[in-house]
Amino acid sequence: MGDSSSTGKNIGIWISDKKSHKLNWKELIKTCNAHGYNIVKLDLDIPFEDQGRMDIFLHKLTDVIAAADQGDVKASIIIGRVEQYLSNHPHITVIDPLNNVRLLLNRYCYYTILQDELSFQNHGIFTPAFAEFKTSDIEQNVEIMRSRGVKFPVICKPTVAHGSKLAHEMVLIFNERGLNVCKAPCVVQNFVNHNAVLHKVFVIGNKYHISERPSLKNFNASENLDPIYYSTGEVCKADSNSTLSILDPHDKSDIRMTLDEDKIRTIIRILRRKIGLVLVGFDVVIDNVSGNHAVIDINVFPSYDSFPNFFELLIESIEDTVSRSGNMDISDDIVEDHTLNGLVNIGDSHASYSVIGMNIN
Ligand SMILES: Nc1ncnc2c1ncn2[C@@H]1O[C@H](COP(=O)(O)OP(=O)(O)OP(=O)(O)O)[C@@H](O)[C@H]1O
Ligand SMILES: O=P(O)(O)O[C@H]1[C@H](O)[C@H](O)[C@H](OP(=O)(O)O)[C@@H](OP(=O)(O)O)[C@@H]1O
Ligand SMILES: [Mg+2]
Repeated sequence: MGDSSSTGKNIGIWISDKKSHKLNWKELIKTCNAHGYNIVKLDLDIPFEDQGRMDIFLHKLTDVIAAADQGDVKASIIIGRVEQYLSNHPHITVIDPLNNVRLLLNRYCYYTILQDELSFQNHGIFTPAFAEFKTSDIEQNVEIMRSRGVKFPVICKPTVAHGSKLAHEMVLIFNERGLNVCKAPCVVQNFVNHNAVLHKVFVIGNKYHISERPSLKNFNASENLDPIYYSTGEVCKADSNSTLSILDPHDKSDIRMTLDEDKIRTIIRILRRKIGLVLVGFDVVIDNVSGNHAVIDINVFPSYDSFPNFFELLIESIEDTVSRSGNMDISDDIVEDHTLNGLVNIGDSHASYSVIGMNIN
């Protein structure tokens, strides 16, 4: 590892090839060097001990952890080695700790965390009712849905939330007849009509940024409709142009619903306390009847698509995390002590994609 000028600190990074190809490494290295940090791209096949000293470990190991948890031997060995290395080097600041990341690898697990947050109700926030199918026994699954208050239409999502393309293959199901397409283990979740607008909230430490994305049009339960398959990437990326996002004519007169940023800040505070990740994103849709905000997904180290000044803020959050280490619990105190500061309205040149940047401090 080379020396860096002022802090002399090394940031070891491991992310997947997929993520690496999207990352502007030149910009990242330039920003890190400007702040006195040296970047080291880590190789998981070589012991970390042989790759030089590390002060900060920045990673997105979701795919490898998920594979390890599903019994992949090579992945288990890699994760075992990483965990051993980190336990042998407790001075290293890890962004983010593997056990916190694990909370988001399983949809049933993180939806349960959200559902158990009773204070959401008082703030007009909810996570739609959901249930897990562990088998393909339809009668049993109908009963599981009934007991958990899950009603058609539902979205069927793989229980494993990260780790492969399959994790993003969804099915919209309108009736009991459609349940035969569910591939266990999966969760089914009430579909919330939201006029095809998705709000993606990207969080770095105490900063966040919201961008609008296209989403699914409104649907109702129906005995006649067959399941609709889609992958998240086809429908909900910034440049997606799916017919599933085109509202029906009778929906078009609906008033556009506005995002309530107080609700977003409430969600961020709760996620900090319960999940405790520095690099996290979550997705919100607004119920077009009640105006309540539904949290429908949480992602580890997301794309940060269109996040202004991302690399500078990343360094800032790394420094913030380092200075807190020793007191790494993301406790209520830390969260509640942050009073909400004024906002920076970054504005937007696109008509349909508003971009807002804000601070929570
Ligand atoms: N409960 C819901 N009600 C309405 N629409 C939903 C619901 N859950 C998911 N969707 C739609 O399906 C899309 C994919 O769902 P979800 O975000 O859970 O999948 P994902 O593959 O984990 O997404 P990401 O790529 O953001 O991680 C959402 O962006 C939204 O358009
Ligand atoms: O633009 P977003 O944040 O929607 O896209 C994310 C997506 O939500 C998932 O977090 C992907 O992670 P994996 O499921 O682990 O593949 C991200 O992929 P990545 O290659 O950036 O890690 C998408 O960017
Ligand atoms: Mg997701």
